Amino acid sequence: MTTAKFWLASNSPRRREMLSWLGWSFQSAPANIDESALGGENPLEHVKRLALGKCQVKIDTAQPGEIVIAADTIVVLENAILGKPVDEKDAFVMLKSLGDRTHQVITALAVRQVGLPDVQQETCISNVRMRNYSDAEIEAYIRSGDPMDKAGGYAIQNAQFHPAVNFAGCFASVMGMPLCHLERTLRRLADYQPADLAVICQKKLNYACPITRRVMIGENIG
Ligand SMILES: Cc1cn([C@H]2C[C@H](O)[C@@H](COP(=O)(O)OP(=O)(O)OP(=O)(O)O)O2)c(=O)[nH]c1=O
Repeated sequence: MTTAKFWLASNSPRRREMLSWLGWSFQSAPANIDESALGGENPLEHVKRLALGKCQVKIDTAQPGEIVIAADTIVVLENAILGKPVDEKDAFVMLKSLGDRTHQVITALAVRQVGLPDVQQETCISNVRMRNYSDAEIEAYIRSGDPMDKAGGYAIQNAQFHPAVNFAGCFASVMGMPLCHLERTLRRLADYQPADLAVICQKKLNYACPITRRVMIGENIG
């Protein structure tokens, strides 16, 4: 187990939970930034900029050398960015537009060490095919409250709504924290002791990941 001290620059309960799987010592700090898109920015540029911005938010009590991790997740449908729904009507429109189609989920990661200028970045793009759910199912899912704090208005991990029928990429990335990509990013830091996040991720998700090995050798996948 690594002995480094980590900060998760995030309010996301999913990211907190996923990082807690690793058994590391970490604290969360809010990373409140303006998440609106800039004119002329494509989805990849957008998500990378937001992850970077979250990572650079100052944490008053962080000490030099401590590691700050931030991420941003967006859903992209035909080049349009779907962030979190602003209200239930918006959630309905998003879920309706995603039904019976394939879209991309992009998570950008940003990692820095306090006191050092460099920020390490990674992006992870997955394809998700949604099932052909009915309007009544969308309405029931919205009533559950689950969509409102999720990009695209859904959680792939929601067992009741189970929105996805097909998937290619990194499941953990769609949930907000691609752990193999995190591990390979952390390995670029001088004093990081390698850990086997791939094993932990697969165990926690109960999922035999077909891309782990390729991610860990540095392929631009998932
Ligand atoms: C698509 C999808 C998103 N999500 C979540 C992950 C993220 O928490 C959220 C995307 O919003 P983000 O803006 O990436 O993150 P956040 O606002 O929740 O947290 P913070 O910025 O403080 O780190 O959507 C799922 O949990 N499952 C999914 O299938």
